[in-house]
Amino acid sequence: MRRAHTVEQVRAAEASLMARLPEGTLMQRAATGLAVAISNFLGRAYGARVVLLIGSGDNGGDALYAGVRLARRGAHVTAVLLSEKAHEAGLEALLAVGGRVGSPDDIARADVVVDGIVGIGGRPGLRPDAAAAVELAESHNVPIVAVDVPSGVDVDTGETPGPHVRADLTVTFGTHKICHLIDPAASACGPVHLVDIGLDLPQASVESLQDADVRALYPVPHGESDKYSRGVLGLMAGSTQYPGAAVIATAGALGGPIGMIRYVGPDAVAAEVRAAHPEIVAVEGRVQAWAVGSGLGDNLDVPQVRELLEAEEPVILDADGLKALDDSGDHEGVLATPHAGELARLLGVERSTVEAERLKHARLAAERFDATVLLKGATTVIAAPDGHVRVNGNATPWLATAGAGDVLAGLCGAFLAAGLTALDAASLGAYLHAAAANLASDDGPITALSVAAALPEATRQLLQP
Ligand SMILES: NC(=O)C1=CN([C@@H]2O[C@H](COP(=O)(O)OP(=O)(O)OC[C@H]3O[C@@H](n4cnc5c(N)ncnc54)[C@H](O)[C@@H]3O)[C@@H](O)[C@H]2O)[C@@H](O)CC1
Ligand SMILES: [K+]
Repeated sequence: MRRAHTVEQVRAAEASLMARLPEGTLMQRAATGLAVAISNFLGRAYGARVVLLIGSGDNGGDALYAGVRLARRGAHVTAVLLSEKAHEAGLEALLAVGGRVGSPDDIARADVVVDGIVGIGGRPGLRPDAAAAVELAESHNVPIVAVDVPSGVDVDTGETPGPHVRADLTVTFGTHKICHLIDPAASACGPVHLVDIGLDLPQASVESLQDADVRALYPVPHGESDKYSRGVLGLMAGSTQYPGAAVIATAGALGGPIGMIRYVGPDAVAAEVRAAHPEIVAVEGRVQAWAVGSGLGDNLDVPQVRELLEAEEPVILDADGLKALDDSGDHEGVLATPHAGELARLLGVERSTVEAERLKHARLAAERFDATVLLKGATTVIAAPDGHVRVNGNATPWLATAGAGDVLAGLCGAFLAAGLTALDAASLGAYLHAAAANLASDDGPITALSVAAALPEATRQLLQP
């Protein structure tokens, strides 16, 4: 599991560790890891022109001490001071090994710019001279390595209300921060490299599944499994307006871990579903979970859906099904999967507000509707009513295609029917959906059905690495 902690949690862990170590130890650990990451990024240190953008705090200190190490290995290191004060000892040490203080003019000729403007002590946004220095690097295509976080982003929320650094690599210390996992800030980090500095951390505020977590959570069938014990999903989807959505959601569910799907809907649509997927049963019977909403259109029967929400079996609500969600009941087993526009409608805010503050609104909705909420997007944010958050950011942008949400709904429904909690079903669903999309796409266009078709192979690759 990749874990991200809040600034407050990091500060507390740092304070307790620092109390037990000689002064400056943590900064030296951070600087050593940073210097190694920068020389790996450049492929060398000797002869490289390194420009450090230095703010007033310890983030600048990390950059200065990394500069010391790079200068000792033959790099030409220049510090550009963006504040009246800089980490004094760090700057002295840099000058002592032949580094120099320069001006923004040095940026254009640099091989790399190191962003030590602000770290976890920074407020969002950049001051004008810092913003100008960053723009200079961007306009000359000089790559930027961010120290801890890309300066200017909101570290605890992933929001980017003002100018900020867009890094080619972010080197962070101790643990991931929330901005590394949540968009729009996550997209400004580039790959994130974690340097262990020995922090002892509490439970994470935001997590992100890795391959090993998927393997541990996946309900793999065993010798005694039969099609019923593996889970039966009821699918209430599609309409004469949108019959395709039912076909696609079914394809998504069939790529999941369950044994059987019962389709409920208009006869004409059921016939299309069966024509595409002869495995599907269109007779009513017991199910372990419901997937409701994909392409329901005018067929949405709100009282009927609310009855399902009241019942014991977990329900995933997608697309039109979301219109049946109300904030009056206990929806512990309910998983809602809106995109930003749908979540905006549910909460009565603008879509752009949800997009700018994704974590906040996913959490808000989980609390208000007492349900697990999966907010779709380039990074998917999944918030449970108890405050747990999981994030998935491994999807190709090619996945933004019609019907992809129907595949996800079917797949998450299958995990619910297999007995996973709403949070696990959503995070596993999002992870495998993205993995299948990456496999099907291979950096080219994909259709929703090709994503569903790639689910078995993506699952196989993950389960048998
Ligand atoms: N505390 C520790 O034990 C460690 C901290 N480390 C580094 O220290 C960083 C935190 O250092 P600090 O607490 O000194 O804080 P920062 O270096 O993040 O920020 C320093 C100061 O910048 C000013 N500032 C805030 N927002 C600004 C903005 N938008 N533009 C310009 N100036 C702004 C404020 O006066 C703030 O106190 C971490 O991100 C990490 O890089 C590492 O050395 C590892 C150990
Ligand atoms: K930084």
